[in-house]
Amino acid sequence: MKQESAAQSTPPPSLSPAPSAQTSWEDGDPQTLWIFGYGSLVWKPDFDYSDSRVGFVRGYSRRFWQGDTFHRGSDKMPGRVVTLLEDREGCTWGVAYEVRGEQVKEALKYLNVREAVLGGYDTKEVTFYPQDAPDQPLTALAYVATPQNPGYLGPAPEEVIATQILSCRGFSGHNLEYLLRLADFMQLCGPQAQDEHLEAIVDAVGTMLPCSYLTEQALALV
Ligand SMILES: N[C@@H](CCC(=O)N[C@@H](CS)C(=O)NCC(=O)O)C(=O)O
Repeated sequence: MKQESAAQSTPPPSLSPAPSAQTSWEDGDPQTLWIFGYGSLVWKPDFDYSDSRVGFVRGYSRRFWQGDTFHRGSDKMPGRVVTLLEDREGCTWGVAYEVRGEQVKEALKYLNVREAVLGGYDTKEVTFYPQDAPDQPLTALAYVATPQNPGYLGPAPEEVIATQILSCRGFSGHNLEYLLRLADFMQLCGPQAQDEHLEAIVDAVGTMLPCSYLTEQALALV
C-alpha cells in the first residue's frame, strides 16, 4: 500500500461529492470500483486490487460498536470491531482500493463472505477524499454494520470496550491485534488524522497491560 505524504489537511466543506463514476456496483458489470476500508481492510484487504489511496470520508465517525463472533471473538465472548456512524462533523481515515475488470467480481464475492455473511456488514456508497488530492473525490463502496444487524453491540465506555478487546480472540486472531494494527495505520496517516475514540481505547488498553508489554510483545501475545 502506498503511503502518501501527510501533507494535506481536511478538504474545504465546499467540495462537491464525487462524480458518480459508477452509480451503483449492482448495476450491470462495473469495470472499475473503489472499495473503502477503515478497519481490518486497511491492513488486511486480502483481495487483488490495482491501486490504493490513503484518505478519508466525511460525515462518518469510526466506532468499535460492532460485535464479532467469528474473526476476533466467539459466540460466548464476542470481540469488538469497527463500523461507521453517521456524524455530520465526522471524518474517518482509511484506504480506498481500486479493483478493475475481473478483480471487481472476485473482490465483491470475497468481501460478501468476509464482511456481510460472517460480519453482519451492509454495503453503502460513500465519497472518498484522497489525502494527496482531496479536491478530486471518488465514489467508493464501504461495508457498514448498522444497528439493525444482530451482531451490533452499540456504544460503551472506552474502558469497557478495551476490556472486551483484551479478552477476545477469533479465527482471524486476537482482538488486540485488530486494535493495534488499526492504530498503527492511523499513525502512518500523520498528525491531521485524528480518531479520539480509537486513541481512548488504546490508552485504556495501555493502562490495563503491564507497560512493558504494550509494544511488539503485546502483538506477540495475540
Ligand atoms: N468494513 C470495515 C471493517 C471490516 C472488518 O474489520 N471486518 C471484520 C469482519 S467482522 C473483518 O474482516 N475482520 C478480519 C480480521 O479481523 O482479520 C473495513 O472496511 O475495514
